[in-house]
Amino acid sequence: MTYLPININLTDAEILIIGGGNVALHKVEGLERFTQNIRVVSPELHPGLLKREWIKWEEKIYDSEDLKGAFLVFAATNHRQVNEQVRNDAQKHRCLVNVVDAPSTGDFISPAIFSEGDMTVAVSSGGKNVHAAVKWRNDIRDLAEKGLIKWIPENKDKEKTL
Ligand SMILES: C[C@@]1(CC(=O)O)c2cc3[nH]c(cc4nc(cc5[nH]c(cc(n2)[C@H]1CCC(=O)O)[C@@](C)(CC(=O)O)[C@@H]5CCC(=O)O)C(CC(=O)O)=C4CCC(=O)O)c(CCC(=O)O)c3CC(=O)O
Ligand SMILES: NC(=O)C1=CN([C@@H]2O[C@H](COP(=O)(O)OP(=O)(O)OC[C@H]3O[C@@H](n4cnc5c(N)ncnc54)[C@H](O)[C@@H]3O)[C@@H](O)[C@H]2O)C=CC1
Repeated sequence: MTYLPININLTDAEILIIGGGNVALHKVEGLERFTQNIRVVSPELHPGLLKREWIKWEEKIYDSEDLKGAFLVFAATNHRQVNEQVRNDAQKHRCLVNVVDAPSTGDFISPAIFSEGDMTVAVSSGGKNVHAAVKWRNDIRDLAEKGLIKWIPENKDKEKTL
């Protein structure tokens, strides 16, 4: 499996998460730095999600109509068959899907991210070793925090630092 890293423009793009448990919370923690246009479809919602009042929560079980208007979809329920159904429906609706219990069956996976100002580093092992990806990200973050990676402050300095 190979994955292409790209930076996606999320203006007007809705993110949909099916399932509102631990993994959904974990996904929101990663996403909220980039967008708060997030809808969750789930009969229950983790307290950590409930306290984020900006989340659009639809208190129900999933059906394929829920995908209308979504750009990226996370199939994050604890039922394999439901996640599989979301994956199949998303392909019909032409939205990109991440399947949390079967990542290689989906369209994308989530990298380990470090951001500072305009700069973002996203590390992936291609789904092979999430712990290694997290370690690389942490090592890069440590270097930045120690000042060992120099961020480019302004355009005028670009030529010198590239
Ligand atoms: C394929 C992928 C999912 C996808 O995107 O589809 C995937 C899969 C799996 N994760 C597992 C476990 C955990 N993952 C985390 C955390 C993160 N996982 C993330 C990404 C990805 N994880 C994708 C591949 C990325 C790549 O390419 O390398 C991060 C980077 C980004 C994000 O999820 O947003 C985020 C870092 C958050 C941060 O620090 O920023 C934690 C810790 C925690 O939850 O706090 C645990 C519990 C560990 C424990 O309990 O020890 C397991 C179980 C097997 C195992 O434990 O080894 C699998 C399944 C498997 O590996 O088969
Ligand atoms: N990709 C990853 O990083 C990881 C994936 N997992 C997998 O993710 C899955 C979910 O785990 P957790 O979030 O911990 O489970 P959880 O039990 O905390 O949450 C599941 C959520 O799905 C909801 N749900 C169940 N049926 C539904 C339906 N038909 N429609 C809509 N929502 C529905 C529940 O109400 C609940 O909110 C598990 O299969 C687990 O193995 C676990 C750890 C890491």
